[in-house]
Amino acid sequence: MRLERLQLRGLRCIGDTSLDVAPGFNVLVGPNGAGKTSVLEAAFLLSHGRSFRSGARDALLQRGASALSIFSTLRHDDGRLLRLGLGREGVRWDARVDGQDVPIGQLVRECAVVCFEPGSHALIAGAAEERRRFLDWGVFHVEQDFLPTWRRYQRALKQRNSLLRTHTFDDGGVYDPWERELARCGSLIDQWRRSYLDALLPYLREQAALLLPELGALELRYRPGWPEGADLAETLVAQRSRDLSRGHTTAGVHRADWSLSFLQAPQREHFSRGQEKLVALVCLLAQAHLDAVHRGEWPIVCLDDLASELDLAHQSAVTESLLAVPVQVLVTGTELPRPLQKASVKVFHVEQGSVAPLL
Ligand SMILES: Nc1ncnc2c1ncn2[C@@H]1O[C@H](COP(=O)(O)OP(=O)(O)OP(=O)(O)O)[C@@H](O)[C@H]1O
Repeated sequence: MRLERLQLRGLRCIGDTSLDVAPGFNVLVGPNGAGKTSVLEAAFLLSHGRSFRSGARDALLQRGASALSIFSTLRHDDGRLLRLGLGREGVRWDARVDGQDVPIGQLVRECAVVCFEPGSHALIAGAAEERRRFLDWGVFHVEQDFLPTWRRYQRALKQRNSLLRTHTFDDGGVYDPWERELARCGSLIDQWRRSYLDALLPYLREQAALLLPELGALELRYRPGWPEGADLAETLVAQRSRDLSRGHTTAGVHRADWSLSFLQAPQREHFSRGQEKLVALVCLLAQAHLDAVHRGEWPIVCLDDLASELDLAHQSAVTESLLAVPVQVLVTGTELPRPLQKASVKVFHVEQGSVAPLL
């Protein structure tokens, strides 16, 4: 899939601008603070309904503006064309597909963007929530039932946590319906996550061999969020009195995590900062590859500040591997990254929130 015409209004420093994005590589160059990352952020917002940058959602809205909007035409490889829109007016967010108001969940299902950016190392070094989010994005795009199941799970979790705080004794009856729901939805989510990671593993190994061959063989460890092999329903009952003293649910898919280890770097603490970034990139490129296999077309890949994140050899390895496949890539940098200087790429100059094609 690929974005064709991207129109942005009221997003950070971007007042009103549009760009015709080319099918292959697109490079956005310009000085610091020009608005390059904001263009990638717009693509990510269409595909995730949230930004990859931390901080308040209010900061997305241009200071002094009352609304922000992102529109894009999205071309699928089979020729289908969709018009996607995401807007915010006041505190309200609205999503549109082909002119129809839709839930944000429907918009983000249509458009898939995988983004490597300076904060991506949090996927390796950050909290487990980052890794669950990565995993669940992949599952969401494969399993139609993931989102409703995940919502039911969250609702049951909230109810059980609220009971744990208000009922100071173990009154089994009030917990039963919520624990049954947690166990039913949680077991499904766990199964889907396992299948997804099984499918992802060969792509992780392929990308690690390309970007981090010196670290040796890669292994993936998954922790479901309760003791491996135990039944979730039984675990919830068994842990109820402990959960009562803590005031929250300590077992379930909301506690899951996964990690990568290498023969030459068995623990995360063995990675250098640069290697942390590269391991994160391995994960994101593997996810993009798997998504391409599942969907039959590549997701859009964004690489923010590529040249300052990676050394030249790794920039070359990544760009060469992506130039070899039919993927649309959006790259940012203060200059055209060296490995792309001789490649056929479309270059945009970004300055003070305006975007103009250069070549
Ligand atoms: N809500 C806002 N309203 C107006 N301007 C904003 C808002 N939020 C951020 N900005 C400005 O918008 C710009 C954001 O730029 P962005 O991060 O997209 O730049 P960049 O070209 O990627 O920069 P760098 O090369 O430094 O990473 C900055 O100049 C920032 O000060």
